[in-house]
Amino acid sequence: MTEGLGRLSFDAGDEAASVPVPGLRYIADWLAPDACQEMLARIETGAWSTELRRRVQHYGHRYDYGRRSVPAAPREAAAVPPLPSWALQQAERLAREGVMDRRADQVIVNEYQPGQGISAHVDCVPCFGPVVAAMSLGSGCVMDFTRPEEGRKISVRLAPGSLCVMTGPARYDWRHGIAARKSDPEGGGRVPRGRRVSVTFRTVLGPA
Ligand SMILES: O=C(O)CCC(=O)C(=O)O
Ligand SMILES: [Fe+2]
Repeated sequence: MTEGLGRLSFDAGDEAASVPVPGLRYIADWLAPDACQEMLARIETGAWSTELRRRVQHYGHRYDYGRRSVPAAPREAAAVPPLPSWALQQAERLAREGVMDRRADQVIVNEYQPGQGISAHVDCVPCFGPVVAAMSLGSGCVMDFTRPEEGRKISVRLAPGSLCVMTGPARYDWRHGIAARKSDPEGGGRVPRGRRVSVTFRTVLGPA
């Protein structure tokens, strides 16, 4: 398994390629290409929500983007399907291989068409546990880790089939986001983006 701490692409002003984001773990070949294809096919059979500009699927618990919370109300909880078998298998593997501290019980699938992104954020601290793991399917992209208070930015290329694990400072102190653009800088040139689907695994904290 190939691991690195963030192989990086840069704009002017970004940090050197060898600078890792503390607490970030990158596993390049978590999923083989055929496993990516199979997971994408299974995701296609799920119901997409269009509440955001990008399409999403929520499993296990709904995350309320407006309130930044995981609603505990049983009626709202019931509106969210449980983890499908493909997600449960991955949640089990993540725990078994020691990537996550326990089996994830909340999964969000995000779809990004070229030009779509996600603004810089820290995943809800009171809602979710200490490890957030994200698989990339379809196209790759560049994720930016930023610490605006220190003027720092580290850009990490996420390849299809890879797993990006945020713990410690990468989870709590750095923001992560994906610029809304149609191509990413790479080695002096640009790499066009295709449709990317990410699957993020979390553990829900508290009474939810
Ligand atoms: O698309 C990704 O890899 C990350 C998505 C994300 O940051 C989130 O859902 O909180
Ligand atoms: Fe996030």
